[in-house]
Amino acid sequence: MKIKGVVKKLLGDGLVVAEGEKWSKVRKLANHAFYAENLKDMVPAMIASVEAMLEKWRLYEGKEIDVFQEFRFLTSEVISRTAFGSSYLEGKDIFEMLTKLGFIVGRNAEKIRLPGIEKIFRSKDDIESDKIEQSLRNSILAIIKKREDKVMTGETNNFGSDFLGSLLKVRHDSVKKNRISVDDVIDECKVFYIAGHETTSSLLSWTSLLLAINTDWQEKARKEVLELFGKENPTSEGLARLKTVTMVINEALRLYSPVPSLVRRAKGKVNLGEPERFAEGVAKATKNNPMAYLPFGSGPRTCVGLNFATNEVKIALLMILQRYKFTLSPNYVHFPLVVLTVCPQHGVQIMLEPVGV
Ligand code: HEM
Repeated sequence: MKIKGVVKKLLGDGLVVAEGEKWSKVRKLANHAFYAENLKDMVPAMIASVEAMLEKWRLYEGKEIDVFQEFRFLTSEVISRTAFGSSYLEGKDIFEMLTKLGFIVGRNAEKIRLPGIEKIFRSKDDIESDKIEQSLRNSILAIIKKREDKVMTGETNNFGSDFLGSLLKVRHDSVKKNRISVDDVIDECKVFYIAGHETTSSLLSWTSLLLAINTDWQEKARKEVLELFGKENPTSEGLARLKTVTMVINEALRLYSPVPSLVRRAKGKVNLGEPERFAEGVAKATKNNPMAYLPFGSGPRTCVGLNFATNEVKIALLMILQRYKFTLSPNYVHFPLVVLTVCPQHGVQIMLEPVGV
């Protein structure tokens, strides 16, 4: 896929846009890093990140909290820990720069420019995005170098089993033709930092909004969570048994799909807000038409983070439901806005009430 301008500065030639052999090489690495056993090993890090978030929520009991900001922070922490072996704080500059680039992409999306005009006339956004791209590159290089240094100095004998580790293993492959360049590694880091948190925080925010409005579904979901886990933390196996929570997530994905660019138009009457449609799974709900419901896309380029994101969303939701009842704050202003994903422009303010009080 050919991309230009600020979008190119944001995504480079990373997995989302790569094609042919390059796509296939990185896709295999990503498939491996975000599936099966590796995914199972990420569950404790996800739980620890949600626990840290909920510890902070204690200060907001009986008060209003903007969960959109909370989930942005949470999902940044989760992708940093699981894919890059670091923390939100270490990647803070990277997230801030990616967010700024995302805004520049958003405000230039509808503008039509003459081809090559940016070589003659540099707009304020061209200049700013160049600067951000350079600083972004330096910050990601620092994270890469830190990991490489550990191997070079003998502190460890491999690059690690997370996504960054797999990229660096290929970067330093003993067979030269198998290697990828440092620019390739940087582009993939950008893609996974963005894709790993923008989408998931959007889904968590919209799901919370829907549950705050539909408190009957919130109760059903809480009942299921308490029956399965009580007040205990979830297990990887237990996540697969969440039926109601999965229905709610599927319905939130249908109503507020974080990735809005796969455009679909309803042909007939559509009933809003009915998680029951997913009671017997997605296949039944779509009458076995796999193209009728595409929140994660379809085919060989389907979202590589599907299971990762679903696990993260389930863990966060169930741990919130175990502890809190919540309703929408009167200060909430409904304004879904497409920046990179569909986000609530003015946040999602909910009122928190501890369960059992
Ligand atoms: C609720 C969360 C998410 C949603 C709704 C979502 C949605 C999507 C969609 C619609 C696509 C395009 C698929 C197609 O063209 O058929 C996609 C691709 C992709 N997603 Fe996600 N995504 C989510 C989370 C994630 C996460 C957490 C990661 C990384 C850990 C991720 C990484 C990617 C990548 C790398 C691609 C490009 C795959 C390729 O072209 O081979 N996504 N995603």
